[in-house]
Amino acid sequence: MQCRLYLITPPSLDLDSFPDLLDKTLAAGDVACLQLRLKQADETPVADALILQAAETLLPIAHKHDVSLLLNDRPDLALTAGVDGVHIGQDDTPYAEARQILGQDAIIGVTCHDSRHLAMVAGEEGADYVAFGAFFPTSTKTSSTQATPELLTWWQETTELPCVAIGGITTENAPTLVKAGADFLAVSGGVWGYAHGAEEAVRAFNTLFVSTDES
Ligand SMILES: Cc1ncc(COP(=O)(O)OP(=O)(O)O)c(N)n1
Ligand SMILES: Cc1ncsc1CCOP(=O)(O)O
Ligand SMILES: [Mg+2]
Repeated sequence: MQCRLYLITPPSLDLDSFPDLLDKTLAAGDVACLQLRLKQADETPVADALILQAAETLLPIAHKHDVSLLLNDRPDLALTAGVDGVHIGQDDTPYAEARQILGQDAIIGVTCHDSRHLAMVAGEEGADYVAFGAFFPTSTKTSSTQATPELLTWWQETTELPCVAIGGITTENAPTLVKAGADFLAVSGGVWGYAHGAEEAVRAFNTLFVSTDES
């Protein structure tokens, strides 16, 4: 399976201008899913009402481009907003509770840091994907773990369950993770902060997915 782009929103966004930017960005190339991840500067969550307003605004844009919309952290709000699923970390709602809230059809992904054990547990519980990271330095999130590409290769040799790589991923360092076996690359700053704009970033990631797959 060719690696695909998993887009994460900027931690804060302007709902006047961001919808148009998102529409153009998703139109620029293949994006598997979008995660709505709103955080205060200190990484604490923002108010529920703001999350729901953002989800309501972004959902039709994501679906216009056949992109699944996942909500970060909150399966309860994901249910209310009617999005396609949730991403939960080790300090968020436990997987079993998230699945009970959202049902079997929802997409539920789990943060596994650099841990084979956490990934095996999440897979056995029924997660739809596991996420490893951070792979590279990032200013988007204070990450206490450092994952290595060998973890992706091990996962590919171990199971069919998809794995997502995250953390400081750019078009420059992405090929290493693609070659190692990442099914998805989760990217925030590498797209929204790309020097030539977010649309060009989506094009550049998709070009490298094809070229790396053929190499
Ligand atoms: C795809 C993906 N992987 C990991 C994370 C990090 O989740 P978490 O550890 O819960 O940290 P916060 O994102 O909540 O700060 C993620 N959001 N998405
Ligand atoms: C949410 C998260 N979890 C581990 S690193 C990270 C930040 C991803 O953002 P960026 O792609 O800008 O490093
Ligand atoms: Mg979280």
